[in-house]
Amino acid sequence: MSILATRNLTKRYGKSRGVSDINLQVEEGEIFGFIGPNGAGKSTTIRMLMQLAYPTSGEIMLFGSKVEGEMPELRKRIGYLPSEINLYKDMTGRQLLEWAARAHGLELSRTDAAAYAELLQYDMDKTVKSYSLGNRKKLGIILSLLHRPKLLILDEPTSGLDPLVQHAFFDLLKQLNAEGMTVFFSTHVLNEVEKVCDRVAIIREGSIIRTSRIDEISGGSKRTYAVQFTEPGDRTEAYGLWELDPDVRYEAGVHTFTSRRSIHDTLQAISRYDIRDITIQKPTLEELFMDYYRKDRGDGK
Ligand SMILES: Nc1ncnc2c1ncn2[C@@H]1O[C@H](COP(=O)(O)OP(=O)(O)OP(=O)(O)O)[C@@H](O)[C@H]1O
Repeated sequence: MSILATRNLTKRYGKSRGVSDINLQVEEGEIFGFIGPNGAGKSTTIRMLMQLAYPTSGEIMLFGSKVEGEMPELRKRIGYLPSEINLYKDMTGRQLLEWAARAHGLELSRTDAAAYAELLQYDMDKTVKSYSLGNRKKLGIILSLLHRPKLLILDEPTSGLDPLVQHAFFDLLKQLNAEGMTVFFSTHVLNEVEKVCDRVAIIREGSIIRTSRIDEISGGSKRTYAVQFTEPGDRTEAYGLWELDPDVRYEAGVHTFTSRRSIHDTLQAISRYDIRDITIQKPTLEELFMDYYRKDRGDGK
């Protein structure tokens, strides 16, 4: 069953864009990444999912029910981290967590808050006004998890977190997911998405340009070759390497180029010349996403 789905979800802000015809389908048990550059429309979409903004048109389904008007009983089953969190500045994190736990009918000491705080290296006894962005994020993450929601919706959860904490956070997401939580999160940081997401939707300028399983996003035969020829010096011209890649570079004895031909054909083209050393690299997920953005603008390679 789709735990979260949208049909042609559209939001216009006066004459400006917002988002258009967003179609999402997140299945129960998935970790789903919502990826796009600044201003692409991630927060707008998420705010509509959370009933914090009204769609101009289109539909939202949560837990199989169509969202119409205020539906607090649906929201209770969701954990939500907004992209910007405003918290009472004179309270400590613990006081806020106690208050939020009570709102869910829980005792803070009976939740996993302390374990989450330890994992995220978060000191809940400091007052909120002393917090860095990272600490606000950590508190926001723990607040979103207190009631063990079935569905977790996180808007840019990793901004402000240092790499070690990001790592711990993604481990926590994987653990919660293994225990049955479905996770939908937005980001413009791509490297961790590869490790944690089952599927991603890529949004750009208000529209989804691709939805795909992570392992199906591949550059086909695109590879980057770093070749050291036995003959010294820049051999770009002599060996006609620009035929493989007009942007071929020569630096410190190494020719670097990207070819979309098959590995066999590429090697055949250069193996006429004596090769001292070669490395062949698959494109990173980040490079592939950059390709998608460029392709959409019509200047993809
Ligand atoms: N309240 C608003 N009034 C007018 N335009 C808005 C409003 N909120 C967002 N927009 C516009 O809608 C578009 C999508 O913005 P949104 O904040 O959803 O993007 P985002 O993908 O979350 O970006 P970021 O990564 O920077 O947070 C942008 O063009 C933005 O300027």
